[in-house]
Amino acid sequence: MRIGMLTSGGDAPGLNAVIRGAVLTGTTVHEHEYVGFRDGWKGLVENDTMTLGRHEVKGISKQGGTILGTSRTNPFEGRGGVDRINEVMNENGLDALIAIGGEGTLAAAKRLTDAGVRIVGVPKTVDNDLDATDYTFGFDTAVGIATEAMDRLRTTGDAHNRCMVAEVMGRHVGWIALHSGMAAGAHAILIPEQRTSMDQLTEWVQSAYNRGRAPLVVVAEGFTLEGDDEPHNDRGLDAFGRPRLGGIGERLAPLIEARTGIETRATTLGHIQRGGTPSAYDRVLATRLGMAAVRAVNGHRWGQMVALRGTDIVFVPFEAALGSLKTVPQERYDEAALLFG
Ligand SMILES: Nc1ncnc2c1ncn2[C@@H]1O[C@H](COP(=O)(O)OP(=O)(O)OP(=O)(O)O)[C@@H](O)[C@H]1O
Ligand SMILES: O=P(O)(O)OC[C@H]1O[C@](O)(CO)[C@@H](O)[C@@H]1O
Ligand SMILES: [Mg+2]
Repeated sequence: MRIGMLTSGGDAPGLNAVIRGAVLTGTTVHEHEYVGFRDGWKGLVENDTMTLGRHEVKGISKQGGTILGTSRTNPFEGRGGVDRINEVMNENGLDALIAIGGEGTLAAAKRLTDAGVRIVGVPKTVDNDLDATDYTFGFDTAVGIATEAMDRLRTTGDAHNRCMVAEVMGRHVGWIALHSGMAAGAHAILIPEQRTSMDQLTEWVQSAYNRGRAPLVVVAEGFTLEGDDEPHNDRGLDAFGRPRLGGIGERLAPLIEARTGIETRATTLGHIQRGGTPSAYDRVLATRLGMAAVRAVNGHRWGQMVALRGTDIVFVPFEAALGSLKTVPQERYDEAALLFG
């Protein structure tokens, strides 16, 4: 079999381990051949390919980013569409495609599969917001990076008796904030799922300060302050027309300072959370997902993606990835909030 592969949407640490896991399994166990498409759906529409053999995937598991490149190109726009994609697949003699991406990528993959293109998917999200899989690669790495950053913020905060605000990723869900905040012993964690008032935040910050601690506030970029209609954004729109989030930490810092009189500083971790070496956990998970994608191709599981359930890798339809977000349950937030302040 000849199989095309692409990575699409925002990158996540572990993408290269997925690619390596699939290519090594496919070429050494099943005599598959692989063709890489550059920059997501763009490469498929423009027939921009790269060789993807054993040599190309050598040692890449530990590399961040994706050797294939990625983009937010819509495969149905411009000169794209089902006919064009079938044409490119035929030109390259491809039997199937492995698409690695988030809900947007998988939504596009579903539309293409419904039109007869043979695709299997691998879910990707550093935010950990896909309900169809317990975890995806990248999340553990992002949490590790954010936790280390907060440990550092706490020592400088302690030195100056300041309140430190750390803003982390999480457009719709607060998993990165919850996990890194719990790991770093934050005095308040603010997530998109929970509207929180300035009164409540002030109380937590003041109470930690009164106990002689330098308060640490963790906020997800998608958090909406009580009284606001939507998450803070003053950075325009991304390529897909969505607000570019970020900046809530900078907004909260002066509000905290004004209400408490405690000198406050904000740090936005931003794309540092997505860059660099994936953790060992993410490398293993990503490798297993890549290997399972090959099993999905061999089983002609078109329109299905691989997913983690407990410790098993299972197959689920694309719809399952598109249905609902995996939000932080109320009880998980309440549990963490017991230790706030
Ligand atoms: N419902 C849809 N139907 C067809 N194409 C879609 C749909 N949703 C998204 N896409 C296309 O897929 C591309 C990738 O989606 P998106 O940018 O949301 O990345 P993603 O895979 O969801 O990853 P991320 O986690 O970074 O959002 C989009 O730029 C868009 O062109
Ligand atoms: O800057 P980019 O690449 O558009 O991605 C930013 C978005 O990607 C994510 O990291 C993952 O979806 C979100 O938390 C964030 O809003
Ligand atoms: Mg998306």
